[in-house]
Amino acid sequence: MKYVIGVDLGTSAVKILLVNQNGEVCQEVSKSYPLIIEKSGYSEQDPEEWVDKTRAGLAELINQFDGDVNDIEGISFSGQMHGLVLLDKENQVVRNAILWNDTRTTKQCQEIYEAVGTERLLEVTKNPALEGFTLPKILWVKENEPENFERSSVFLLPKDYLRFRMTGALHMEYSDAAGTLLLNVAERSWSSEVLDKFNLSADFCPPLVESHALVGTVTAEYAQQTGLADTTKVFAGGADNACGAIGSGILSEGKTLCSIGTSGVVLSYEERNDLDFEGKVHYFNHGEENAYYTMGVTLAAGYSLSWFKDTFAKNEAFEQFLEAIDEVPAGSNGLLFTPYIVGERTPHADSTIRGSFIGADAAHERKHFVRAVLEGITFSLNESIEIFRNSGKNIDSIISIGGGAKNDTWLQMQADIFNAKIEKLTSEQGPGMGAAMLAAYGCGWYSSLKECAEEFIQPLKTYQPIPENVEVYQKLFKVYQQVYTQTKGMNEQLREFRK
Ligand SMILES: Nc1ncnc2c1ncn2[C@@H]1O[C@H](COP(=O)(O)OP(=O)(O)O)[C@@H](O)[C@H]1O
Ligand SMILES: O=C(CO)[C@@H](O)[C@H](O)COP(=O)(O)O
Repeated sequence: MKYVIGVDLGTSAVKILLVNQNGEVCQEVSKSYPLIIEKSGYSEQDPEEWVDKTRAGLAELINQFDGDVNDIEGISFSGQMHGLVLLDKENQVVRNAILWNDTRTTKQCQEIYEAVGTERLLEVTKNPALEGFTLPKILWVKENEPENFERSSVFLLPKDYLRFRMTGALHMEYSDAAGTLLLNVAERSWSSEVLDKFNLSADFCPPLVESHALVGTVTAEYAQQTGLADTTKVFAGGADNACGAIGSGILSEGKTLCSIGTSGVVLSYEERNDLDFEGKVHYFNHGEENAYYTMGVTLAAGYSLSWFKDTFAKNEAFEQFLEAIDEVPAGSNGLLFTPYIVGERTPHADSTIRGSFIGADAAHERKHFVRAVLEGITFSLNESIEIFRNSGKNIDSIISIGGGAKNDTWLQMQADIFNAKIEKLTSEQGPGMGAAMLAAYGCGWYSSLKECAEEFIQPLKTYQPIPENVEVYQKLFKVYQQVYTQTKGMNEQLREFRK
């Protein structure tokens, strides 16, 4: 039996899957790491921590593997998007990585609009300038840490750095490059027009490859540290949302994905690269050749839940923390939460807005607050579904993945709030499975990712919307939608008090 490994470098943890030729997950290892939050709006991680945890995870996986390591033919990656990793001339990391959920760059986004032009930026990159994307972070370092910028000779994205440490070779692939604001998305090349506007040289950007491209083998040193064979082929991989889509079989028009990790995403496959969504949703290259996807993003989806748990019940496991939510009816007895704890992206690109509980009542208990948090996250994702439905898409069935898909009640809640059938797969680890599929396809096991998906992806359970709950949530969603506009001004006034 042959195997491949998929490594998903998430925001909360690295998750490693060993998958056999039948698409069965044979082993799974996860190692978590923290966010470094120096002040409100900042979010960083130490790239060395990603490297250490991945190496330790792979060593653990290989140690438990009772087959022949030479049968592990390939490895590939899925990674949290947009995070800026700067390397100096010797390929040493210059500073901590600035992550996708860091919103310190509102000023730099404005500068991008002024230099490139709002319309032109949309034409070239297909996306607006959002704080989370990579170019604003590069400009922030240039303006605020000129000595670090001077020392930087190339930038990478998180999983590209991880792969570099495994192979010694620098690359980026299209699905992640699309989230930098430096890629001409339709032409699939670095945009010299955008680079020139900010005096960035072409060699500041690494060479571009396809997601399934073979970019090297595991170095002898890395093989020795992990137990992998040094013949193991390394394939480029993809952005976590592109990989989540591959790992859920979102490989043709009409398919929709909901992913609840640290962020939350509603994603739709696109064959074409010339549609106009007016920047309301992100529009990126897929990990499949010449394909695309659109998506709406909730900045703090799983993060709102883990923030709430860590703040009020740090020592409880998620299962225990969520135990009582079934005792609370749909609508949490009138308690409403907005998950804007680090700002928001879709539909309100706003780094200043913050979360609220509205309607707290003396009769509410902890379980009502927990359920309200889940409902608020899901309402936020429903705003993205609404954008897609308003653009003419028919969404009656959604595949749900990510940490959020571990909980049955939350999956039923998704069916009720989205008013669509929800499908759970045998593994909720969509991005890791997508990375493994890129390795399987790269190894030549299949002639296409679609063919691989037919073998690898199995549905496990379906959740149908419950009409009484749909009715409650449709009413409540209208109230939810008012909270943003009604709290925007107050949050602007509160900003000076945030540390
Ligand atoms: N048992 C669970 N039930 C519901 N949600 C969970 C559970 N375990 C973890 N989560 C949520 O999943 C999130 C992590 O999901 P994951 O897909 O691993 O994220 P990432 O890829 O960003 O690291 C956490 O923030 C948490 O809110
Ligand atoms: O910023 C985005 C997408 O634009 C996020 O979706 C990140 O890619 C992080 O993903 P998770 O860690 O939540 O999977």
